[in-house]
Amino acid sequence: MHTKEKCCCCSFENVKETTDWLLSRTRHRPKIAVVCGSGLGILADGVTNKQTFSYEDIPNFPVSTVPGHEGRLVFGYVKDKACVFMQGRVHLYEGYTLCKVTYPVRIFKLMGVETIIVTNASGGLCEDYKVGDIMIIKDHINLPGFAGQHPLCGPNDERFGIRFPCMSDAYSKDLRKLALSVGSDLGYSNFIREGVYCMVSGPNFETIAEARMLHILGSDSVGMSTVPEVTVAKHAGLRVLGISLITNKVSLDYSREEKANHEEVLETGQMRAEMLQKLLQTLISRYDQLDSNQMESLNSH
Ligand SMILES: O=P(O)(O)O[C@@H]1C[C@H](O)[C@@H](CO)O1
Ligand SMILES: Nc1nc2[nH]cnc2c(=O)[nH]1
Repeated sequence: MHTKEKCCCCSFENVKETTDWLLSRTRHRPKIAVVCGSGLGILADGVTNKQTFSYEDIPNFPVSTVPGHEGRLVFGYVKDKACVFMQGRVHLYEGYTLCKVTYPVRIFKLMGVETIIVTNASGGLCEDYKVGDIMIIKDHINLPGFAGQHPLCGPNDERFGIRFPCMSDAYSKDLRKLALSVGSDLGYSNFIREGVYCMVSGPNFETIAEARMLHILGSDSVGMSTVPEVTVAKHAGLRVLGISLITNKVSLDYSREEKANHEEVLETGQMRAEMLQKLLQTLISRYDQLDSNQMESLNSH
């Protein structure tokens, strides 16, 4: 928890230093950033004109310690759109502060990124969700935030954003519509959902009583990331899309035999990665629709 002092290594000056370091080493000027969840690093594989930096080599950058998170920043193009992909993220349960977890988001903001697409692996709490479903996140529950584990606790630096940001529209309605429309055009309608993601700190998977409670609270899926990044992105004025891959079903019933494990999470990621990649690539290539009147025709669908 932060008290008076902001965490030592996430000041505006630190973020600026890291941003300048990157900008002086790459000609890429991305407008879209993508955070790849557990086992979803493949999402960055299709980019052209690629330039890659290992997290270890970037000043102040947090380093991933979890299997399925490669720890590389990949700059490149998806069609004609300049993008940057985080192949792997860091989590609260790895021992990082939430300022550090969200540090890359602020770098993206200072680089000129306007939109962030945050992906994750999560456990399905809804009875009718299946392993392999893709859930477009319409809202979230910040459970660690209720207990004061919040990336915006501490002194507010107005250069990043305002003291009391609104979160009721954290996930862009237009981007959600576009994602659902692209999913439908690709023939994915049977396994695309829209739902509420709940963050817990992890690292353990849920007890049955916890899973029941989260479901009663209105969560459709549960995971250990995304919410801090989305919160800091919204604070910084970025447009946000959240995509969650349902990698396992969460047991809500004492008679069920499912036992959540990270191997299954990574396997489901591998199984669906190509389809998710196609969804992202098509969505990014149709991104210009967001700012043109073509949204009207999506709205009427
Ligand atoms: O980084 P994400 O949220 O995709 O990773 C999820 C949560 C844990 O890190 C891990 C559990 O298998 O997958
Ligand atoms: N907390 C949590 N995180 C996950 N990440 C992937 N699956 C799960 C899950 O079932 N629970």
